[in-house]
Amino acid sequence: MIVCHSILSLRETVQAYRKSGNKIAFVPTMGNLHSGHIQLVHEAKKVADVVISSIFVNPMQFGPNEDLDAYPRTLEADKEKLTDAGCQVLFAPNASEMYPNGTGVQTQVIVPELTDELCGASRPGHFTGVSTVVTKLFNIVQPDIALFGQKDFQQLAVIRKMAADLCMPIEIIGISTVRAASELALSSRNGYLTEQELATAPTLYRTLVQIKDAIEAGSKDFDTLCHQGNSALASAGFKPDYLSVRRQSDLKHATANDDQLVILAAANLGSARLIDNIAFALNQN
Ligand SMILES: Nc1ncnc2c1ncn2[C@@H]1O[C@H](COP(=O)(O)OP(=O)(O)OP(=O)(O)O)[C@@H](O)[C@H]1O
Ligand SMILES: CC(C)(CO)[C@@H](O)C(=O)[O-]
Ligand code: BAL
Repeated sequence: MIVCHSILSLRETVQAYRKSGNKIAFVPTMGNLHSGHIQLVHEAKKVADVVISSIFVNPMQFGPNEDLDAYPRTLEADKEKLTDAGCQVLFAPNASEMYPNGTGVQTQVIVPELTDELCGASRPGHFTGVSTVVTKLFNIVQPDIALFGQKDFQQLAVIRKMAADLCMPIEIIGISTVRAASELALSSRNGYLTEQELATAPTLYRTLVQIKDAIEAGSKDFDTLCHQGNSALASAGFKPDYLSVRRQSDLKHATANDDQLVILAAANLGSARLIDNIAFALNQN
């Protein structure tokens, strides 16, 4: 695997692949790779000739009291995993390569509407940091295809809207969430959990499944279901942030007439902020 730390060397590497007519797929990450990330690389290999991944812990998407400094950085182990998965190129810039003048004066990409609620409400500026860095990464790599996980459902929606609104010639593909045997969604931040918290963490997904089951059984009182879900999470030891039934298309609050639904949740457990979701179609017959 070719490892590039500078934008210039990445551009030269991509140009050589392009000259040979290769289709390029891109998998952006923040590193500390697990099987969820590797699944994105496997899926990328199915749809392109060359897979480029990036590892960059983007300071612009972290709030002042968030875990930027604590975020796990495991570059050597990550390189091995990417090589084993058949990734051909890794772009691993440092912050001054990506933001030579600092993040304060960086031109921003702001995606309206989708970013005000859910994670956007509790992490102000987060999605502007994400859409700005993803735009920069897209301009640097210039892939044909980019793959993102559905675990970060709102992020995927933001990136789809950004790519469409800004006419980016890149196909965005969403990949199903990879889970542990306990059904806990794999996430780098699971590494912050103690053994006891790890045993509690699957309750987040189980709560989503219970709400989905109730909706499929005919309940339309989404507010009460979410209220009960939050109480169950709090009893299990979580500090719930949000739990909400939304429309898949625009993440607006779902009504009784909607049938393409997604239930999204975020909750703190110990020092980890966990997110998860479950998307499903209601049979309205
Ligand atoms: N369990 C998973 N299954 C599928 N894709 C995933 C999973 N976890 C993360 N991804 C995807 O991998 C890409 C990189 O995500 P990131 O590096 O932030 O990993 P993460 O484990 O989600 O970290 P964090 O704990 O910070 O949320 C994103 O597109 C994300 O949606
Ligand atoms: C898309 C991303 C790599 C942008 O920093 C990050 O938000 C992530 O890992 O999901
Ligand atoms: N996987 C989303 C990146 C973040 O939480 O900052």
